[in-house]
Formats: sequence, C-alpha cells, structure tokens
Amino acid sequence: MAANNTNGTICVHGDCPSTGRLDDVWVFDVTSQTWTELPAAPPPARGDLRLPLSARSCIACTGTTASESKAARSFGSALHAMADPCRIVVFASGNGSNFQALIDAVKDGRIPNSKIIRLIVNRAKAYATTRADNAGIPWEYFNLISHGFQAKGEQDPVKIQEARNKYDAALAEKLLKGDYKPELVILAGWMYVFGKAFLDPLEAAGIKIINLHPALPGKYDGAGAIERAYQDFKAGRLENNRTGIMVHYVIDQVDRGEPILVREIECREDEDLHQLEERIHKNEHELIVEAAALVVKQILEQRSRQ
Ligand SMILES: Nc1nc2c(c(=O)[nH]1)N[C@@H](CN(C=O)c1ccc(C(=O)N[C@@H](CCC(=O)O)C(=O)O)cc1)CN2
Ligand SMILES: NCC(=O)N[C@@H]1O[C@H](COP(=O)([O-])[O-])[C@@H](O)[C@H]1O
Repeated sequence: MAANNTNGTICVHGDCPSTGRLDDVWVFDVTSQTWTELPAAPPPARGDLRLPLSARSCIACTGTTASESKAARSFGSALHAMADPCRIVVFASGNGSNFQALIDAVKDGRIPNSKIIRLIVNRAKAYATTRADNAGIPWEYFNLISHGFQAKGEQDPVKIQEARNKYDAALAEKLLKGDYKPELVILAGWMYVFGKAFLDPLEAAGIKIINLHPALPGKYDGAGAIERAYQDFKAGRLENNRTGIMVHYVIDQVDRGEPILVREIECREDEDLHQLEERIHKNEHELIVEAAALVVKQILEQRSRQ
C-alpha cells in the first residue's frame, strides 16, 4: 500500500489470498471516498509487497510470488492515479445539464483522477453557474459585449471580427495564466465559435479542447442541430431516419474536428421535437462522460511517459 498525501489517494496492490498471489491495482480517493481499479501491474502477481512512491512511479518492491524469489518491478499504471488530478475547465452557455453530468462523473470516479477547476459562461443567467455553486466549482462570466469587446448592435463585420479576436485572445490568456491552467477544456453547450486567437495559444500549450455536438459527423454543423434534423425527419429527408450525437476535438472549422465518440439516434414518428430533445440529452449525458474519461486517461498516461 502507498499513500500520496499531496492528492489524497491511497494505492493498494497485490497480496496473498489463501492460494496464489494477486496483481490487481486499486486507488482510493480520500476526498470522494471512491475506489478506482487500474490496469493490473506487470506479472508475476506478488503478495507481502512494499509500495514506496518515488518521484516518478509507484514501485512494487520485494514481495513474494507463489514460487519465485523476491524481485522489484515498477508499474506506471498506479502513477497516474497517484498523480495530481487532471485539471479540467468547462465552458457552457445555458442549462448546464452536460456540465452536471461531468461534475457527477468526476465525483464518482467514472472520469478518473480529475478536478473541474473552473466553469466559464458567456451568459450571465446560465443555470450552469448554479450547478457550479452547488458543486463548489469557481465560475466566471465572460461575454463578448458585456465585457466591452464588441459594441452592442455592432454591424460592421470588420469591427465584429476584431472584437471576436480580442475576446478570444483575452480568454486564452485567462486560461493560460498560472493559477488555473487546464489540461483539458470541455465545451458543454458553449454557444460561441472560437477563432484562432483562442485555439492557437491553447494548442501551443498542449491543452486539448473537446466539444459535444448533437449531430453526426459532417451533419448539421452549428447551432440548432437537433431542430434541423427533426425538420428533415418530418419532411422525409433525414438519411436512414437517424441523427445522432458526437464528442469531437475542436478545430477552427466548426464541428469538423476529429470525432472521439459518435452515437446514432433514430428518430421516431410518435415523438415531437421536445421528446426527441429529451432523449438526445439523456444520450449526451452518457457520451460526454465517456469521451471525457477517454481523453483524461490519455492525458494521465502521457504524463506518466514523460
Ligand atoms: N472553432 C470552433 N468553435 C466552436 C466549435 C468548434 O467546433 N470549433 N464548436 C462550438 C459548439 N457548437 C456546436 O457544437 C456551436 C455553437 C454555436 C455556434 C454559433 O453559431 N454561435 C454564434 C452565436 C450563436 C448564439 O449566440 O446563440 C456565434 O458564435 O456567433 C456554432 C456552433 C463551440 N465553438
Ligand atoms: N452546437 C453546440 C450545441 O448545440 N450544444 C448543445 O447544447 C446543449 C446544451 O445543453 P446543456 O446546457 O443542458 O448541457 C446540448 O444539447 C448540446 O449538445
């Protein structure tokens, strides 16, 4: 057993049951009171182990196999669980039900060893802020017009683009300054298109950005995707009568980044738009958690290889 008092986790591994030896690896998060199973340590299984934590890895020392002599081996799988949590910043513009799904999944360990360090909203009345308050997550309201980047009612496209570039650059700088630099940004109902002034600094800093979009890859890009798919379905124009949802990496071209996870959703004749939306949202809450967990595990594994 090894305890890491910097991030409040305890790693346990191996032991001697009535016969044989164990090689499983578990981490207990003292804060959330949750257990997470990690990939088993490299064979052979051992009992009676010592698990000192070094700066770079969790070492299983001594220990006795069912037959072999004592030996030492290192396994990185416990490392990322014992490492500091993956820092996540979430962006939302509205109700925040997907943000809530992320909060719950971080708390119960379905998104392993992570912490949502901040919520950013661009609408002052976004209910996502209430969800953040209830979860003890700091949040910040940052709006293109309210914070003076673009004049209300501005019609000049050149001035609008200038304003958006300045807003994007300011938002990137906000994220990159020391006290809450994320490793992962999740757009969970964020209704604003980022330009390169935001995307490029984050890419340079190695920060991944993922987005939840309620459509299949290459279909219904942009806002109002569910409504447009529903209209096509009612008009008999929806391919295979199926729409869907995806979580994808964010690039400059809206909703055209590499998909991470995709889920098809069939449309039903007996459903109205609201019922389809409800069914889609339920699927979104599952998919955004699954996708975030995949990306977090990649981030933590990348750390342990550095
Ligand atoms: N560069 C990127 N920015 C964003 C992406 C992306 O893939 N690349 N995804 C969007 C999320 N999104 C769809 O998934 C989306 C949201 C909003 C809009 C849009 O047209 N926004 C308008 C304002 C609309 C409003 O305020 O109601 C705008 O930005 O002017 C398109 C796509 C997040 N950003
Ligand atoms: N193009 C982006 C887009 O349409 N995003 C959609 O906004 C909703 C946010 O709901 P929530 O605020 O309850 O999470 C979700 O349906 C999400 O797919």
